[in-house]
Amino acid sequence: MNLEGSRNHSLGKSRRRGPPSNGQVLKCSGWSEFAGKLSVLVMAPNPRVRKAFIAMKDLGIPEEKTKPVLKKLLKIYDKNWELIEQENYRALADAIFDSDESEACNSVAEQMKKLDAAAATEKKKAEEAEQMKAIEEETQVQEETEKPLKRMRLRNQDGQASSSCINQDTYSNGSLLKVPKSEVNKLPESQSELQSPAEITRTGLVIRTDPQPLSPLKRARNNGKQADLPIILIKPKDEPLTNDPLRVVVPLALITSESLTNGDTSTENNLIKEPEPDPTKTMNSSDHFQETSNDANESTAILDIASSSSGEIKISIRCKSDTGNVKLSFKSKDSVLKMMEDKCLKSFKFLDTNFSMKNLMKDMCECFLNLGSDHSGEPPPVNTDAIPAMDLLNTRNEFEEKTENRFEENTDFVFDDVIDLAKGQEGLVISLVNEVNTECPPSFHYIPRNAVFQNAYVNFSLASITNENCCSTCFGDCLTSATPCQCAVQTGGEFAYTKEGTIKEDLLDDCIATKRDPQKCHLSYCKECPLEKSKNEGVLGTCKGHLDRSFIKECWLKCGCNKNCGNRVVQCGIRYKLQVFMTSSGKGWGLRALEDLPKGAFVCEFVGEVLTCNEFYNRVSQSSKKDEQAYPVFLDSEWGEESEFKEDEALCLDATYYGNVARFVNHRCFDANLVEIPVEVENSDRHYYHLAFFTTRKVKALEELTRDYGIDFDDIDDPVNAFECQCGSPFCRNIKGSSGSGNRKYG
Ligand SMILES: C[S@@+](CC[C@H](N)C(=O)[O-])C[C@H]1O[C@@H](n2cnc3c(N)ncnc32)[C@H](O)[C@@H]1O
Repeated sequence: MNLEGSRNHSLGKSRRRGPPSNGQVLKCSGWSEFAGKLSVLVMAPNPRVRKAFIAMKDLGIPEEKTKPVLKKLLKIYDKNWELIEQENYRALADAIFDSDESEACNSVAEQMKKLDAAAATEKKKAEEAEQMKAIEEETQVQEETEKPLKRMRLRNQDGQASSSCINQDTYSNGSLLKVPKSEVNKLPESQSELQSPAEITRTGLVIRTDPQPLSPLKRARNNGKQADLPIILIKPKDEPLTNDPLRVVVPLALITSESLTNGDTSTENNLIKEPEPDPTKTMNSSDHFQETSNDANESTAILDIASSSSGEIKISIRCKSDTGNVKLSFKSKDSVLKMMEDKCLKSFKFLDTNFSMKNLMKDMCECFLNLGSDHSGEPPPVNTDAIPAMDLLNTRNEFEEKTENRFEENTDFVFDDVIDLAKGQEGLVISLVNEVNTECPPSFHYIPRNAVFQNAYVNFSLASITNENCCSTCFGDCLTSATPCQCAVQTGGEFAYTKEGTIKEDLLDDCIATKRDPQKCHLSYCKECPLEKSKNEGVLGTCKGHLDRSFIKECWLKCGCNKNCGNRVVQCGIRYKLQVFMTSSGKGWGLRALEDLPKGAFVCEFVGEVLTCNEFYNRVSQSSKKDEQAYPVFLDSEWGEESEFKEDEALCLDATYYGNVARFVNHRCFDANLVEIPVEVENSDRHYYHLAFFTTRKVKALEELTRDYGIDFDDIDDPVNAFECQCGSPFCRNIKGSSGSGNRKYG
C-alpha cells in the first residue's frame, strides 16, 4: 500500500468529511474464516454490500479497499448490517481509514525502532510515568462517557495502555509511550487483554495484532452483540495528552511573524502557541518551523521571533530539546522579551525606557532587508560581529531626536557605523558614528585597563599597601560611615566623592585651578628630569617643573568595605553612555556623552600602555609615521619630589596602539569641560597611578568632551609634533605670537 497516499487520504478529504475519528484498527486475525464469504461477496454481491461500496466510493474509497475491511466488520458485528449502515456507513469508513493508518504506522514503527536504539534515560522514564498518569486520568473519564458508536474506539483504557506498534520493551527512549508493567498490573480487568504484544504508533494509534477475548465488562457495554469483538484501543489524535512524549518532535512553540508585525498588541499574549501535534510534521523534515534530526535523542524546533513587515527576513530561534538536561517549555513571548528588555536596560543602560526588544528585532530584519535588497553589485557590508544590535536602535532613536533626524536620511550609514568600540569590554556599549565624512575609525586595540608594555616597573603587590593607606577594618559603604575612613586621609580626611558618585566641589575646583593656572600652583623640579632626558636622547635638559596635584585615594582589595562602596568610582569603570564621533571642526574623531552629565562626574580613565619615558620616545623616533597622533600622558606627579629616578619608574601612558575611549578626547585650551585627576587605587608609591577625567561643569548630551593637553605650542624641540589647534576656545594658546600660559607639553 502506498503509505503516503493513504496518509494523505486519511488526513485530507475523507477525514474532514467523516466524523472526528479517534482512529480505530480492526482485528487482523481470523481472516481465513471469511474466505468462503468473500467469494460470496464477489460472486453475488448483495444489495447491502453494493450499497456499502457505493457509499465508500462517494468518499473516494475504492472497492478493493472497502472489501476486506467490510468483510472483517461483518465478522466483528456478527453480520449486523444496521451497525455498519448507520450514520451513512460511518463505522465502515472509520475502519477503512484506521486500517490505512495502521499500515502507515507499521512503517513508522520500523523507523522508530531504529531511533530507539539510541537509548533510555532516567529523564525519559520520568516522562513516561507522567504519561501513564495522564492516561489513567483519561481512562476514568472515558469509561463514563462511552457511547455505542464509540464501541470501536474504546480508548487506551482498561489496562490497554501498553499496546504499541513497537514492542514496549524495545521502545524505551521515551519518544513513544511506554507503559511500565507495574502500572498495567494495577488494572486487573485488563490483564487478560495484555497477553500479547500490542502496539502504540507514533501517531497515537493503538493496534492489537492478535485476537483477545473481550472482558466481561466490555461485553456488557456492547450489549452482548460483540461477543468476540477485539479490544481496539485508540489514543485519540484530536485530544493529545498534555505530557505526550510525542510532543518532543513537534514544534515546541510557534510565534508567527504576522502576529509580531501586525502591531495588534491585544493578541500578543497569545503569540506563543502550542500547535496541535500533527503527525505529518514529525516526519517531514523539510517543514519550515520544525525539523527532526537524525540523532535519536535530538529534536529541533524553530521559533520565528520577528520578521520584516512583509516577512522576507525573519529572526528565528532554533530550539533543541533532548540534548541536555534542560527541558524547554516556553511560557509566553512577552515574558521572554520582557526579561531581555530588563536585562538590556540594566546591562547596557539604555536611556530610553521605552526600549523594546520586539522593535529592535523587527528593525534589525528591516535593516537586513534594506541591505539585502541593495543590488548595486557590491555585497552589502553587513558586519554582524561588529554591530551591537542591542545598542543600534537606542542610539538611533537618540539621534533622531537630538540631531534633527539627520540619520533618517542615511540609515545605511547608521547601520554600518554604529559599533561597539569597546568590543564588550566596558559595562556598556561605546558607539561610534561619523556624520561628517567617510573616514574610518582608527585602528587600535581597545583595552579597558592599563597594560604594561615592556620595561615599565609597576608594583601592584598587596604588600605595598600598608594599613596606613587602606581601610581594612571598614565594612559596607565607607561613604555612609560617620567618620571618613583611612583612605580619605589622602584627601584631607574627607572623601573625594559625594554619595551620588560625583567628585566633591572643593576638590574639583582645586584640581581645575591647578590645571588652568599652573604658574600659581606648586611645581616640583627634578634634578635630572626623566622627561627631558628621554626627549633629548639621554642629554640632560632643564626640568620645566611638574605639578603638585591633589590625588584621590580609592578603597581597594585590601580595604574591608564592599565593591559598591562609594569610595570606589574610577575602578568601577565608565558609567555614562559615551560615543566617539567625527568632529566637524577638523579635529578628527572626538568623544561626547549621549546623556547630560553633572558637574564632577567621572567620565573615563585615560587608559593605554604603561611605558617608560625612554620606551615612549624610542617608539616615537622609530615610528615611520611621523605624523602619528601620539599623545601620551606622563605620570609625573611625584617626579620633582624624588632626588633620583630609576629609568623604568618614570612612566607614561600611551594610547596610540592600545587604549580606551579617552584616546579620542580632543584638546581645548584652558576652558575644557574635563579635567584629569590622579587616582591611587592599587599601589601607593605614585610612580604609577590612574588618570581619571571628571567634568569641570555640567555638560549637555552631545556636547564634545575636551581636556587641556597642556601643550606648549611654541616648543619646537619636542619630537611629537603639535597640531594646529582648532579648539575654538577664546583662550586658545595656539595663536601666533602667543607664548602660552604653561610650559609643559603634556598632561
Ligand atoms: C589624542 S588624539 C585625539 C583624537 C583624534 N582627534 C583622533 O581622531 O583620533 C590627538 C589628536 O587629535 C587632534 N586634535 C586634538 N585636539 C585638537 C585641536 N584642538 N585642534 C586640532 N586637532 C586636535 C590632533 O590631530 C591630535 O594629534
